[in-house]
This record gives sequence, structure tokens and C-alpha cells, in this order.
Amino acid sequence: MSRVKKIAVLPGDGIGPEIVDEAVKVLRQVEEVFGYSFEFEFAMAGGGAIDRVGTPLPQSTLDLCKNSDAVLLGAVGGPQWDENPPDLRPEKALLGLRKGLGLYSNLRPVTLFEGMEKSSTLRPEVIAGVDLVVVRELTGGIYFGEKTRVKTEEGEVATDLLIYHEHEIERIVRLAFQIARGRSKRLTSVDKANVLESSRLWRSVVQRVAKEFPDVELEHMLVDNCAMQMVRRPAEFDVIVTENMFGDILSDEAAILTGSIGMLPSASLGEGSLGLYEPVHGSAPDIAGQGVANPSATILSAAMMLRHTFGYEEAAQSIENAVRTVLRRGHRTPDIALSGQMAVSTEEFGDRVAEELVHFEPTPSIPLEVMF
Ligand SMILES: NC(=O)c1ccc[n+]([C@@H]2O[C@H](COP(=O)([O-])OP(=O)(O)OC[C@H]3O[C@@H](n4cnc5c(N)ncnc54)[C@H](O)[C@@H]3O)[C@@H](O)[C@H]2O)c1
Ligand SMILES: CC(C)[C@H](C(=O)O)[C@@H](O)C(=O)O
Ligand SMILES: [Mg+2]
Repeated sequence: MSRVKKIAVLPGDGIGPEIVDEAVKVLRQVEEVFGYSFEFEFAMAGGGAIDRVGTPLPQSTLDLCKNSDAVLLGAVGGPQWDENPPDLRPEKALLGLRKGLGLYSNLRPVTLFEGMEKSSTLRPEVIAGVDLVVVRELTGGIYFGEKTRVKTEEGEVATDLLIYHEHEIERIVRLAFQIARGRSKRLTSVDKANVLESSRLWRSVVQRVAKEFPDVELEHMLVDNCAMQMVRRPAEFDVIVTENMFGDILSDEAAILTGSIGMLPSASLGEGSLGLYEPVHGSAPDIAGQGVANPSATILSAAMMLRHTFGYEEAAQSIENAVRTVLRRGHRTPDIALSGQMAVSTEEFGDRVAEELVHFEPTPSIPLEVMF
């Protein structure tokens, strides 16, 4: 019997608590079905933490995460904190967690589940066969460079430093090559090397690391072209590796290939086994508290946790298969429901996925599998 795994749970703001509840429900069902044991410890992060204790990422939360096997996060942020000074922004919690836990690689699988073509606003024939992974650098680049804001005679001036060290590029690029090797052996490196020096460094590091992976077909693509190709011929992408901000933007765009931003999970990993698992979307203040948020992204993030941190591959697949089955049966939240179809609530969707786990039978197809 494996030892109890400790999971730090940070529901956060907006729809965060609603979607995290469903992922925890599914993980509890995994305990029942597979005999694993999880210990969930809840903690504050984001806007709620600012309101209660005056900081987005309390030291106690960071310590809990460091002392856990994995972290499950909902989302942070909301309009009530939008005017806060930089250090009192909910998003600081996320950036602090990623940096504080050394989680430099962010895997964002983009999978089109069967029957979901019609849920996207894109034409079904354009998105047919979409199955790609965005590998996003997560602790460097413009998000973490020095920021300044000064008043001058001509008005205010603000700067954000975009800085990359060679070693930061090298480790994420090597991981992306390894992932590509385990999939279809195609890697697209996305940069803006026609303008940015940091991108020229990025490209030269990619070219150097590529020599270790002669079996992987590499292409370089400028980010503006990539944004266009992503909706023109998305099924031709397999693994995309890119820097922090480009990865943020491209992954939201890629979400629409799957039907909704509510479908995209993520894993943030570093050198050790500790990982942070969260949906790609935000706190969706416009639908918070209504019970209509799509919990798939968070449930699928829990599956990624089982795979990447705990090595529970069969249980991870069982969650993915359960989501697939529930969607195929037409149980869908409003963001992905077809017109004329009765949508289910966040809670009902989670219930259905949890019920489906009981009926799991392993299949050889693993669309979300990322090998490294
Ligand atoms: N990881 C995070 O915590 C995270 C990520 C992105 C944005 N944010 C924060 O969230 C807040 C809102 O940001 P935003 O509106 O730009 O992005 P968002 O992702 O929260 O919402 C964008 C749109 O997608 C919809 N949406 C998002 N998740 C959904 C789901 N699970 N089911 C159905 N619909 C869903 C929302 O209703 C909204 O219309 C901001 O404060 C932002 O900084 C947090
Ligand atoms: C909220 C924000 C800091 C965050 C990011 O840009 O990394 C979010 O958009 C994401 O994609 O996880
Ligand atoms: Mg984002």
C-alpha cells in the first residue's frame, strides 16, 4: 500500500472554490476505487487572502505547499482587487508560488475530446484531430524582470524588463525535446527572433540543444505567425515550446481548439516531484457563484497530478476516460453545451465524472499522455 499523499488545496477566488470542490470530489473517488490515500489541506491564496490577512500569498500557505506532495489550485483574482498596488494583487500569489517552488516548466495539453468539435466556435474540419501540448517557460521572462514606474515632465513612464538567462532557456527546451521524443517527434519553438534579443538567445539555445535530439523534427516559428497558424492548421502542431508571456497568450488561444477555456488543464513542474496543478483559465468573475463553471480543466489537472507527481497512471487515465465518457453522453456545462441542449451544473458534471470512475476499464488510447 502506498503512503498517504499530502495535497495542498488552494481554492482561491471567483469560480476557484466551485471547480476545486469537483476535483477534490473526483480525487476522493479515486481513493475509493483505487485504494490510494490522500490528505487534503486547504489554505488561502489570492484576493481572499489579501482581504483576510493582508497578503496574496501568506508564508503559511507557501510553507504548506513546500511541505506537501502536490498543490491543487483553483484560480485567483477579481475586479475588486484590480486597483490594488502591485504587491497586493491576487496574481502575485501565483507568481510567488511558481517562483517560490521553482516550478519553471508549465505543461498545457490541448486535447479535443470526441464529439466536442461542435462546441468550438471554430469550424469542425479545422480543429479535427487537435492534440498538442504547449510547454511554457514559467519563472523567467518579462513577468519576473525588474519593473519601474516614474513620473517625468512628459508624463509617466513604465518599464518591464524581459530577461532570460541561457540556463533558464536550456532546461525548458530540453524538457520540450524529451516530451516531443515521447510523442510524434515534432517540436515547434516559438519566439520573436526578428525583433527581440532574448528571442535570438532563445533560438540559439534551441539550435544547440537540438543536436542532442537528431530524431526530433524542429521548426522555429515567430509568435505572430504561430498565433495565426494555431487557428489555421492546428492539428499540425504537436509540441510547442515557448517563453513565459507567449505561452500564456498562445495557450488561451489554443483553448478554443478544444471547445472552451474550461477544458484546459496544466501542470507546473520543477526539478523535484512537487508539482502545482491548476486550470489554465482564471477566476471568471462574470460567472462566479452561479454553479455554471466548467470543472473539466481542474478535474483534468488533478489527473495530471496523479500522473506526473504520484505516478498513478491508471488512475490518471481513468479520470480522463471518465471526462471523455461524460462529455460523449452529452452532459455539458453551458460553455460547451450544444444549442438546444440542456446544460448541467458544475456540481452535476463533477458527480457524473466521479460516478464514471467506478466503471473504468483501461484502454490503450491515452490522448493526454505526456512522456518524459
Ligand atoms: N490561474 C489563475 O489564477 C488565473 C488565470 C488567468 C486569469 N486570472 C485572473 O482571473 C481574473 C479574470 O480574468 P479573465 O476574465 O481575463 O480570464 P478568465 O479565464 O477568468 O475568464 C475569461 C472568460 O472565460 C470564461 N471562463 C473561464 N473559465 C471558465 C470555466 N471553467 N467555465 C466556463 N467559462 C469559463 C469566463 O466566464 C470569461 O468569460 C483576473 O483577475 C485574472 O488576473 C487568474
Ligand atoms: C494570472 C496570471 C498571472 C497567469 C499568467 O499569466 O501566468 C494566468 O494568466 C495563467 O495563464 O496562469
Ligand atoms: Mg493565462
